[in-house]
Amino acid sequence: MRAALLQLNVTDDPLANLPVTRDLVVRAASQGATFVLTPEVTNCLSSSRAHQNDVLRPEDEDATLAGLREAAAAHGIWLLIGSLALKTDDADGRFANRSFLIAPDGMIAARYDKIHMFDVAVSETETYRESAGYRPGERAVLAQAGDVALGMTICYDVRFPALYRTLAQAGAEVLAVPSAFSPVTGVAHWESLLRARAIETGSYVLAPAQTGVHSATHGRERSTYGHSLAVSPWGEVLADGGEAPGVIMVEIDPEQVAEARARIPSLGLDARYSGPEAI
Ligand SMILES: O=C(O)CNC(=O)[C@H](CS)NC(=O)CCC(=O)C(=O)O
Repeated sequence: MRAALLQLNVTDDPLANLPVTRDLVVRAASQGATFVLTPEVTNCLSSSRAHQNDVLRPEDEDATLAGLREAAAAHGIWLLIGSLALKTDDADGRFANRSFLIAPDGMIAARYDKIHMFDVAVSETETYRESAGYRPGERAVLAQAGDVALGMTICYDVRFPALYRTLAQAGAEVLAVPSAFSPVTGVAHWESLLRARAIETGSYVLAPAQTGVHSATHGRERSTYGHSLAVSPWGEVLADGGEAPGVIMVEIDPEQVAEARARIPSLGLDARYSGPEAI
């Protein structure tokens, strides 16, 4: 299976972002990709809750979801929409950060709501409180994308290795980590975290990312790290998207998963200890 990772520089205007993203999906399909993956918040990157309230829609009215489902059907591809920011009917008005797997007929095959919220002080001047705007999911999701078993995760989830171990032990061969990583933590941690998840699970890790300075009509401008990454089950970087928006391609071979797990059988062994015993 040939997979394509889209690297995007979305704005806070969903209707302006959609045609740009759709063009890249079409480009990837025309280059032979049968599985295309987009980053976190493919529809809209915004730091203004008021603006999000104006432009975000519930799932059944979201133009990005509708437009990309059409594109998947038109080209007969599997499409992972890394995530969409969506309105929910929650009383507290929080959004969902939801990933969608779209089948080649355009139907929604799976949904995953981001579990771990990015509530972090990256530095003294840069803090995030994702849980103020988004409500966390509570379910890990394993989906079938054609011949490939896919573990669905998002961005900050990558720092919680137990989730990836659970997905791989349940059968995942490819782990998706669509992201909008901060530049500060990106340069320090991004590649190491993704390679570690691949190595310790013997899985492909596919991490399409947002990149660059995201122009915003409301609120503060945000920047993201880029470097969309595809990692083999042995931990090798197969492709790196650099800093520009675009498409990177990678070949997925389930045999490589079996081979990595045969060489290092750590995934099949669970803790043989109790404790820790506090001395
Ligand atoms: O805010 C939105 O609309 C969309 N969500 C994001 O961009 C999220 C939360 S701010 N970003 C991350 O999780 C980055 C994680 C990261 O950078 C790290 O783990 O170091």
